[in-house]
Amino acid sequence: MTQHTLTIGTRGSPLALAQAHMVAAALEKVHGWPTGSVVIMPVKTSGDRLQDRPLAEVGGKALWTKELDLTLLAGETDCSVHSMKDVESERPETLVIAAMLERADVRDRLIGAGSIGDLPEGAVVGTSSPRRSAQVRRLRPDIRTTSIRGNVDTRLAKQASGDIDATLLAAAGLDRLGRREVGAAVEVSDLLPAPAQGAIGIECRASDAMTAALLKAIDHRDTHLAVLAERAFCRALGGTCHSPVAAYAQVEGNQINFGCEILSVDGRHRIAEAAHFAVGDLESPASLAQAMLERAPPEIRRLFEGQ
Ligand SMILES: NCc1[nH]cc(CCC(=O)O)c1CC(=O)O
Repeated sequence: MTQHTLTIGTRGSPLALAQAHMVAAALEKVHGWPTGSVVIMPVKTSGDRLQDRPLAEVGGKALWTKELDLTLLAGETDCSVHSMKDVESERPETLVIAAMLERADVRDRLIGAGSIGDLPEGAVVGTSSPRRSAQVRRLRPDIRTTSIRGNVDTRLAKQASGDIDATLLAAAGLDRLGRREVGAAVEVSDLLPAPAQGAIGIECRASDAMTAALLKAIDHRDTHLAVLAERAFCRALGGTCHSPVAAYAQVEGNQINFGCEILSVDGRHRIAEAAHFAVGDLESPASLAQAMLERAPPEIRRLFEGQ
């Protein structure tokens, strides 16, 4: 009988399963465990069950994490694998993000045209991301955006069938699903990514030092430090990541180069900043967020109030 070493909880979507397999393979490799030592347990989340309803209507918070958290806290799993982008910036104190894999391509890819500038006049872009919608409308005020949901395949099918002219998806997700040839990458100077885009995180119980130590072995330091800075920015905004917010931190030695922006829904208003912090300094991105909110027009500020 196989001696199972660790059980991973994950959402059941094809992307989530692919990510869980990446984590399992990384753990087995670094610890020299036989293949299959790490068991993957899919857990259905509220976000998956409510797939066909707009996110705003089902009340965004903890949509992707609640059931995974409960399973983990109940001891049915040892850790949960998340797309860090989908993990709320406030987490229960009983859990700890023990590791992150090396970040993949942080860019979005456009499906349906070679570039945003190439989209036909008045084109309809399907996206359920307020960030992507606002950013596209800022660059191309003639474009209309419409909400679409569903997993990556569903979204690609909606674009292919002509329901929408184009859509935007994270390069990281497409690549992990083996769709390397799909879409055209948009540079971060045009579409700054969502906080934590492209990063996979592994969370365990704060009380479980043994699992935390096992996970630590696959932690990618620079990714972890960058994502912590982006999450500190997001947390200080009080934004759920269903707000039009972008942040991208790059670690260079002991410094973080940080770019960020907040936008109005229609993209007409935008506050953007570039800053440098010491790695591990989570107060600077938080105060930057506060300063940006203070000088933001009401069209932006009200998106971050009372959340
Ligand atoms: N909200 C869905 C989601 N969460 C993480 C990814 C992609 C993978 C990543 O950013 O690490 C996606 C799909 C997308 O935005 O296209």
